[in-house]
Amino acid sequence: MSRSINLAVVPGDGIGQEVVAQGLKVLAAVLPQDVKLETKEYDLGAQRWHRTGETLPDAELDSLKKHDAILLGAIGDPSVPSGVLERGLLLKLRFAFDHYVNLRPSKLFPNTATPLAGRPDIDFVVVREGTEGPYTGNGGSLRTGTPAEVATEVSLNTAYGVERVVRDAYERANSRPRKKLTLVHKNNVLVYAGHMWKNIFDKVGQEYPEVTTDYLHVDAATIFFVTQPERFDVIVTDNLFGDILTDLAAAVTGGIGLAASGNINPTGEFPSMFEPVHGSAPDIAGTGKADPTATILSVALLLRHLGYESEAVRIEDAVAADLAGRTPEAVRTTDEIGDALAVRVAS
Ligand SMILES: NC(=O)c1ccc[n+]([C@@H]2O[C@H](COP(=O)([O-])OP(=O)(O)OC[C@H]3O[C@@H](n4cnc5c(N)ncnc54)[C@H](O)[C@@H]3O)[C@@H](O)[C@H]2O)c1
Ligand SMILES: CC(C)[C@H](C(=O)O)[C@@H](O)C(=O)O
Ligand SMILES: [Mg+2]
Repeated sequence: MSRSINLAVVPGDGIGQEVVAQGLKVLAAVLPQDVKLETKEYDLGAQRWHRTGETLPDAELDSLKKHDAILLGAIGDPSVPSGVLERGLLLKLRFAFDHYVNLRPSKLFPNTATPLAGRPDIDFVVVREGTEGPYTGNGGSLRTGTPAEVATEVSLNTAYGVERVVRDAYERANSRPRKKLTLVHKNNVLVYAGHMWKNIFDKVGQEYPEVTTDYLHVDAATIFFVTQPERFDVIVTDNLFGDILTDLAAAVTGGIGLAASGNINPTGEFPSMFEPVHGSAPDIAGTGKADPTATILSVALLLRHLGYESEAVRIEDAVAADLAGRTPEAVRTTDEIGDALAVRVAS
């Protein structure tokens, strides 16, 4: 039977362009000969906006919908007002394709530098809600720019939206050896949304008697990310807490250049989208300093999602071997890391 992957590629801005090229290189190298890889690149991001004023026109959204998956680099550029591309392109994609599970695994590979003392054993997954919370654009400002300005940014939480992501997190916890799920929220202050999350978490938990559960307020969770990260297995949390916690998780597991993510539409109605956790890094764009590993690990998540488990594992093993051989003195460029990983997955 012939197999194929019809992939949409959105390199986007800054280092997004540089790291996506390496992700595609490794993807081409890891796929067996009988898998036909078709890619279509979408010109979306800052350059397009400057040229046409468009962020994500409907025609492009319709076209993107037809792919098996999307590989995205990064969106956002200092030349564009903050939020225009992040909301008008990146979040628009996540919302339009109902990416309600924003999956962000964190693992401390052997030999990887961590600022934490004692090299704790870190291997957890954050299941970040992806379509609700303060990200929905439910806000506004009055008397903008005046001393009397009032601004709101309301966090939107629906029982439907919370239950489906919590259930996904229980399923993931149940399939992992430790079977532990931690809810992170702030229900000592956010008593409406926070209690709804906790009630749903407890209710769904009754269906998963083998999963051990735990609850942490988000401020305390940041302590344990640093002092006891080994206590975590699967974490479920809202959109904004998950955004912040996963940059912290990246920082303690070797840096943002290693952190992968998948924006998953579990029903399969829409294509899922895979991207590094990091942004367009304008401070290093064009210098060859960007680590493409996060994007390459995102390609592994993409392959796993499409059913190519052994190829995903080959990429993860190649990354582990590459990281094991890294030394602070032997600095490599974005291209060189991509080349090395492409060679490893092919052999
Ligand atoms: N998913 C996305 O597309 C995404 C994610 C985060 C930020 N952004 C956008 O990116 C722009 C820059 O945001 P920021 O500076 O807050 O975050 P950033 O993640 O782009 O950069 C933060 C720091 O991490 C470093 N860094 C990031 N990726 C790296 C890599 N692969 N290798 C080595 N170092 C790396 C950068 O050099 C910078 O010092 C903004 O417009 C922001 O909105 C987009
Ligand atoms: C750029 C921004 C919209 C985005 C987010 O907050 O989700 C980013 O920080 C991320 O983590 O993917
Ligand atoms: Mg973020």
